[in-house]
Amino acid sequence: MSTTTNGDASASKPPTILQKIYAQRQKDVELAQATPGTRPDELDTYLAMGLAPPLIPLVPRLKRNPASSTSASSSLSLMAEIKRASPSKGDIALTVNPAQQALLYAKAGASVISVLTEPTWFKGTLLDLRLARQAVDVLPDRPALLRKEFVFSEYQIAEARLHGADTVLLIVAMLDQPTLARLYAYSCKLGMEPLVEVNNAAEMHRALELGAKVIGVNNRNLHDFSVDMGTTSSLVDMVREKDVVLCALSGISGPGDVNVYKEQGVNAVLVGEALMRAPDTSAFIKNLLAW
Ligand SMILES: O=P(O)(O)OC[C@@H](O)[C@@H](O)c1c[nH]c2ccccc12
Repeated sequence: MSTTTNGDASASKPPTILQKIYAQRQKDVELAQATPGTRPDELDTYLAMGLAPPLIPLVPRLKRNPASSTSASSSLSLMAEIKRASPSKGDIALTVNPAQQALLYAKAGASVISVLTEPTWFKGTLLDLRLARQAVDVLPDRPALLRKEFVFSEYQIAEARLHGADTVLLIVAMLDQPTLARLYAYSCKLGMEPLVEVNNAAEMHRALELGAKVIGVNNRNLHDFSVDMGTTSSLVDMVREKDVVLCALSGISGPGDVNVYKEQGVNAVLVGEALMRAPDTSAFIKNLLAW
């Protein structure tokens, strides 16, 4: 499996959190692949049998939100995240039920529900993803489901699809360009346009070179956890006039943050912690997006 300039731990420096998670995830995936029942060829067979649940295309769903039908001006869409814990914040909301939370997000108008499936630092599982999907499946215009994960192999993308994801996250900082291109193509082949995550201009170039249609700028640097809300703003000009849905990720806690991005032409915001902690989820969402 390929590592990258950024993802490669050099001998002298201690590994960054991204490198630690990547290393652990490689072991986890190796174990799953060696386990009868979840071997790669078995997942391929399930996919070939058409057993993955039907999916919806990400881009049109992301462009649709409770304000998009009425307002002439551009409106922001919400990607709402299910996140029990995180390496930077520790435990966030251990008792929130993913299926109930997904329903609340969907009914409040989220276009995408992002589910963390990383078990060690984020305390998420593939079952969270599957049950979140099942909870919203009956709704007339359900949100798309995003597998929020540290993806480095086709296997994880196949798993995502079989567990009901409509899209997966690809983190540019974690992957060299050939691997990124290969995983991007595989995800598209399964019908899932990925959310491609960048954190600076060089990574944005790589995402654009790939032809990514949905790009998320993470305001949080995954190597050192520093959060700079201006990160998204600084990259907006690189996608202006382009056929790209631009999303701001991380650190968004109130309508002030959202309004700045709206004025700058950002198309969507991804919110985790603030939503998981909100005492009244739907009231919080209405206030956040001014819906
Ligand atoms: O909880 P926040 O600050 O609203 O952030 C959500 C989301 O952006 C964050 O969870 C995230 C962005 N990119 C990631 C990559 C892996 C894991 C997590 C993430």
